[in-house]
Amino acid sequence: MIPRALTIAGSDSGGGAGIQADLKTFHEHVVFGMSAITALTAQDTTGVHEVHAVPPAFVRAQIDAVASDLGVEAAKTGMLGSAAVVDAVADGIAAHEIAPLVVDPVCASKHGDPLLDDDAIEGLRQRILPLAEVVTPNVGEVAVLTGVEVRGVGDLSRAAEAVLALGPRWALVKGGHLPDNPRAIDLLTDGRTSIHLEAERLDTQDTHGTGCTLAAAIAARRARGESLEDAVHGAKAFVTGAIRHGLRLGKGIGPVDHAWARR
Ligand SMILES: Nc1ncnc2c1ncn2[C@@H]1O[C@H](COP(=O)(O)OP(=O)(O)OP(=O)(O)O)[C@@H](O)[C@H]1O
Ligand SMILES: Cc1ncc(CO)c(N)n1
Repeated sequence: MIPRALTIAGSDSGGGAGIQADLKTFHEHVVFGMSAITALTAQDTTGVHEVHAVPPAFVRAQIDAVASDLGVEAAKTGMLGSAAVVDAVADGIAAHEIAPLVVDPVCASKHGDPLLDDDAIEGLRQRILPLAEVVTPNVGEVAVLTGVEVRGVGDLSRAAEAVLALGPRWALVKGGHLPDNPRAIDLLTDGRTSIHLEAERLDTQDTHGTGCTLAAAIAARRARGESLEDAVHGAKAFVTGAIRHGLRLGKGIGPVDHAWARR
């Protein structure tokens, strides 16, 4: 039977991030993709123009439908938006024992437009992170979740430890935004094993949706039965290739090419 993965995230009308990036990434991994949409954004490469909330009970109804009928072998969360949606998602994941779960703790877009209410951060910390097999914060999200400021690669392990203290099995802290480093370095750790993932830092502004793509690729590979470490290595290679083959679309921060490997 084809592996099946679920994304619980927001819709990006621009197609580069959110649900759209996740489903494209699942498809590229030959995984059957399903979705529970948490919010609708009117968004493009220049920013998030409007957000339309989805009722929390309807978010839960989407999770209930796919989990009880089609079955979920791995899932990821992205934009959750509000405290009430955080609760609905946590309840749905727990009720269906959905695992393994990849949590991308989305707080804002690459332009800095908010995608999570301030009063939802505590719920993300207390209810979602403990359910995660791996949580994938960038340095801004680490600061929001833990208060740890990452200024250089040397701070990544302290940041990852602070993330692990919130309950996920693994932390993958993304150093892609760190200035003054010629490499895009991320740190994966479960507190015992620490793995630095390195790739060339590509000189492009077109990185819209890279975090979504990385987390979705991890979930797809877990659905296919890869170990967490193999899934993270493979996902890093997938997102690096997608950034390298950026599509140069739109006037702002453009999308990556999810189909790069077969173009
Ligand atoms: N310019 C770049 N060149 C190579 N790799 C990059 C670059 N920018 C980011 N990455 C890598 O892309 C992956 C996603 O990280 P990033 O920090 O962009 O996520 P993010 O900020 O959560 O993205 P978004 O919220 O826009 O989806 C990481 O593995 C990171 O190292
Ligand atoms: C819907 C959505 N989810 C996540 C991100 C983060 O890239 C975004 N820009 N939009």
